Amino acid sequence: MTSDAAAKPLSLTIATRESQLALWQAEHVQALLAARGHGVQLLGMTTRGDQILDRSLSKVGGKGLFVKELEVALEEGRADIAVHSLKDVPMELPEGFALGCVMEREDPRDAFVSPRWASLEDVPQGGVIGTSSLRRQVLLAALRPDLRIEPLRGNVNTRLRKLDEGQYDAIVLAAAGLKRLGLHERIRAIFTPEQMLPAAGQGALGIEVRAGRADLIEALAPLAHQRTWLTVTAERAVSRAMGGSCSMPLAAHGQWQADGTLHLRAAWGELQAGAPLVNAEGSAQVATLAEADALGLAVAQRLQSAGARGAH
Ligand SMILES: NCc1[nH]cc(CCC(=O)O)c1CC(=O)O
Repeated sequence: MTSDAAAKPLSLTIATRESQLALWQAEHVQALLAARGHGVQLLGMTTRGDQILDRSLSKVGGKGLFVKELEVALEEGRADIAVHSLKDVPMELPEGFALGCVMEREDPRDAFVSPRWASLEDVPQGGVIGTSSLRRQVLLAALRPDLRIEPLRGNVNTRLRKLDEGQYDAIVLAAAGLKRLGLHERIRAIFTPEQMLPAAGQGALGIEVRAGRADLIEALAPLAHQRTWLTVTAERAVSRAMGGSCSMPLAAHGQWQADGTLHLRAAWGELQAGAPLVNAEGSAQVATLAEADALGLAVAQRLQSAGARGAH
């Protein structure tokens, strides 16, 4: 902790998906590492999640579909690190892999995008909203039970194109992805966490490494953002305790309070019409990853006591 000496310059390769957002994220990490004297190349790859575009991800297994191929590249030594949207990273990494770094969070909230309407309240009765996320479906149904929710898959640009083709009145997607791609002007409204509680890890980037690579973990340390790391650890602990992945209708979102505690909220729902949302929350002084985990577990237990059912 006392040494300011920079990590020894490394020559390393980043494994990345090839969607515009994934490339933006990988290039962002590349630039930050290059500014610290490291030589950094990108290795672009296609994942199962990128190939399966016709079905909802929750129906094809969900877990880790955007991550597995990148891990194979790390395992085979073709790449050294993988940059992920943390939201897409399974709660349990496979044996031998670790999160080397969690970076400062972009906006974690969900965005309302529409060529016609300024906000969800303005959409007329029976309007069509595009999203394939089960979490967004249940939260939207709670806000506006009269609307129709239709599947919408594909990367950010594909989703915007489908909206512009007129298949939907509006779509809901992560503000972070739009902002990173310079598409903020498409955002008509941002949902507050009270309206639509974000997904665990939404807006944060995680960098995965092979667990033994102390050289990489040292090189990545300056990119880490401790508060974000603690927050997303608590959020992800809720999902883990629920047996969850991105394929569960579950939200978990932490916010730091003025008194220095972390306030964690979670919501769970069922897709059945009229089913009520289950909510739970908790606050704690959180200074270590273990304390963040404990807060997440406590909130998950409250969620289950209130009627939420996990996947196991
Ligand atoms: N599931 C796809 C995905 N993974 C991460 C993001 C957005 C960026 C982020 O959360 O960091 C998105 C798109 C979306 O949900 O709209």
